Amino acid sequence: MPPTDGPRQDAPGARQGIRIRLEVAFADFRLDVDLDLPGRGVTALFGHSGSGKTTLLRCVAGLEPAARGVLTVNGECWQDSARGLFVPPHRRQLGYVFQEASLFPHLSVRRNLEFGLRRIPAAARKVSLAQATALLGIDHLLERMPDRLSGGERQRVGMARALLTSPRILLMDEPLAALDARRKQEILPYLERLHDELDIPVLYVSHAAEEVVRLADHVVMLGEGRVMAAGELRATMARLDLPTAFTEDAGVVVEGRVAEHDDHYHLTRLDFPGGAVWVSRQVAELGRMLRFRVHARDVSLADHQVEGTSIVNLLPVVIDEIVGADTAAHVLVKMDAGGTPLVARITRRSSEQLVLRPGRRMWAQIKSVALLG
Ligand SMILES: Nc1ncnc2c1ncn2[C@@H]1O[C@H](COP(=O)(O)OP(=O)(O)OP(=O)(O)O)[C@@H](O)[C@H]1O
Repeated sequence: MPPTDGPRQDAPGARQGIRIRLEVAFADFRLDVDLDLPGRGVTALFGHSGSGKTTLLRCVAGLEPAARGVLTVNGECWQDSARGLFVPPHRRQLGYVFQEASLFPHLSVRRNLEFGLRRIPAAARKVSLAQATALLGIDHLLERMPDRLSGGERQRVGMARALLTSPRILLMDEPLAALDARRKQEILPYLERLHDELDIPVLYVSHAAEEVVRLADHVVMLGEGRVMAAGELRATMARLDLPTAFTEDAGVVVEGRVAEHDDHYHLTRLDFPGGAVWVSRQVAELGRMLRFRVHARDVSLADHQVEGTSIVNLLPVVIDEIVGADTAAHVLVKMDAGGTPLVARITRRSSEQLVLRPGRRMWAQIKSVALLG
């Protein structure tokens, strides 16, 4: 085969998914990862500052020429050092969204977007200008100049521009980090729409647990350039052997189907494998899936089905595992509620008084759940 700097298509029927087996070394830091990620949905890259999240995205984008290894995105090979293949960044069909969108200041929003679109031959375009602007709610901004946009609007334009390159993968590096809390809340629904309506895999770097649990399907936890854990969001967030379990924010993410509205008491029931919870009335049609978080600090345990309590959500569970928590006074208890993992943070004294041990049947009392989105 003649040498080429273009992507190699793997054989028809080649495995879908994102294979990243890459390493790169700097003077004081080494990234060495071996990941097999799903070829669709949002994968969050999570980890403390300096753990290598941005370096990993840069490797995927081809911006670290010293990186060695293999990178395949849904059947297209962008790097295989053993075969001498390295597709340069401009030939990798990807979108990159940074903390702050760098738009051309002398071009209107429309012209900025058209600039992205022009890079792609018409036949290869998967996302139209109309589709991208509608998805990100920026139709009314098309004739504006960039200096007349708010931070949140600029980010939405930056995301639309990335989509218009019809990327095989979208790389997002803390796209909300430069925005205040209110603007973040404004943008999150658009990110959810991208996730729901486009079939483009996303690698999403974030420090913020709240964003990760709301948007991601899959999580990779990085520590000092290595993969500490990778897996489906709900299972990974419920693991007690990862540092995230030992924060104030410890808890699980559950996906529940809207099963019933009780208009008298203004409540909605969400069913999930192994149980159900009542939450305040949601404006969502029956059957819709809603994601919610149950913080470990909001779960308590009883050895019988308590009556005469104001707590509405009581679930039968089986204890899986008990480990130390963030303080010497507390333990984390992982439970199985008929297929759905739950975690409680209770005092060590309560754990001993209740004689908790793996396999024991208990009742979990959930004080509150936090709907995501
Ligand atoms: N070109 C480079 N040369 C030398 N060291 C580098 C280079 N790029 C990154 N590093 C180092 O690699 C480490 C990982 O950096 P990286 O930006 O990937 O971390 P991060 O997890 O994205 O951090 P943050 O959350 O703070 O953005 C850091 O110690 C950084 O100083």
